[in-house]
Amino acid sequence: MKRALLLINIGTPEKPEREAVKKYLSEFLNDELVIDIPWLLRKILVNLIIVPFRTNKSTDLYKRLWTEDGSPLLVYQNKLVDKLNQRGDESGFTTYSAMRYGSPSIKDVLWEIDKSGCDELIVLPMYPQYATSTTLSTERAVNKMLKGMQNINKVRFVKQFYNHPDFIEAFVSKIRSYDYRNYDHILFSYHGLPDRQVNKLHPGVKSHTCSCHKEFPLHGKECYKATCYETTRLMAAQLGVDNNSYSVSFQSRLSNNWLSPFTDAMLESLLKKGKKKILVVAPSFVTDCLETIVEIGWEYESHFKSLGGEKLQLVESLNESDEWVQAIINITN
Ligand SMILES: C=CC1=C(C)c2cc3[nH]c(cc4nc(cc5[nH]c(cc1n2)c(C)c5CCC(=O)O)C(CCC(=O)O)=C4C)c(C)c3C=C
Ligand SMILES: [Fe+2]
Repeated sequence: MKRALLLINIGTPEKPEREAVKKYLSEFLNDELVIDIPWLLRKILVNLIIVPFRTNKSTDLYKRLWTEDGSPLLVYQNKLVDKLNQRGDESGFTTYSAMRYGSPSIKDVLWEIDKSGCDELIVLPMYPQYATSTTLSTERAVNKMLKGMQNINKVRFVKQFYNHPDFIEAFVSKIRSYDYRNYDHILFSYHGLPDRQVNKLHPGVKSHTCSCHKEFPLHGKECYKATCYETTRLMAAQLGVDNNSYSVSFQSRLSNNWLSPFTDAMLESLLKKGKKKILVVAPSFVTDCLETIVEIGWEYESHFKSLGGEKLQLVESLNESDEWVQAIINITN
């Protein structure tokens, strides 16, 4: 039995240049699970409005984000794969990296895994909290590409790990390294989703009126919002911080009909309450990327300071930390 572990994240442009960013955005946003509206409407909205209007702004952001080695999302994931492969004898699998959009593509990497004679595949979408636009989209893409494979005959998907003790502990250990008691407040900022996508998973229960911010609801197992709040409660309990010392918010919205409270509005409201030193944790991202480094670390930070805030510190993500390597081995075994 030869086993492979495939880590799949969202993807990033090949270069921080207009054409490459346009290609990436176009592939990403034309996914029917990402912009989940009728085909014709999606084609018009994505290709005639969102992509043409967003490409320049995104290109500027990617230019600022880019490092000598490339886009952080890809660089960190490659480092993580190297570390996991150093522990291959212990874990019992060879680890590979693919991206849902762009490269390395799921198709190319699956061919490579199949050619190596691997018969068992474990797929780890790099999203702690399940969402149709990320996890399900990844699962469908893998299943589609698996059709022509010769050797892979057993496939296992890790659906989510929002409450896995080793994931929680790996993040908590990062938070601890920031001397969190010296901040006025901890903000847990998650990637947002259209309300519509959250509501679809539990018809009859609206995300705005649900009580998942207080306790895990019965309908919650696949509810992105409920799992974000549960991840937060578990981390807060490990840190020993009380309910008044932290908040939850959602970032990266494309419209106002996305999960709220929004991170920018939350920061303003915290400032009004006299919270001038904020530690921001982003537990929907296991790898630092545009959304953590630029959006939180630079944009929210400068906005917060321009309003009179003293300090906004982003907690570095799990990236290729040893705790995360161990957590992945435990989550997937
Ligand atoms: C928790 C993970 C993520 C969810 C859920 C998610 C949903 C989602 N995202 C968009 C639109 C964009 N996301 C973009 C970047 C981006 N998104 C995630 C993760 C999740 N997205 C990551 C890790 C990244 C960073 C990639 C990188 O290169 O570093 C972008 C591109 C950047 C930009 O222009 O802002 C878009 C666009 C939608 C529409 C969506 C759910 C419907
Ligand atoms: Fe996103």
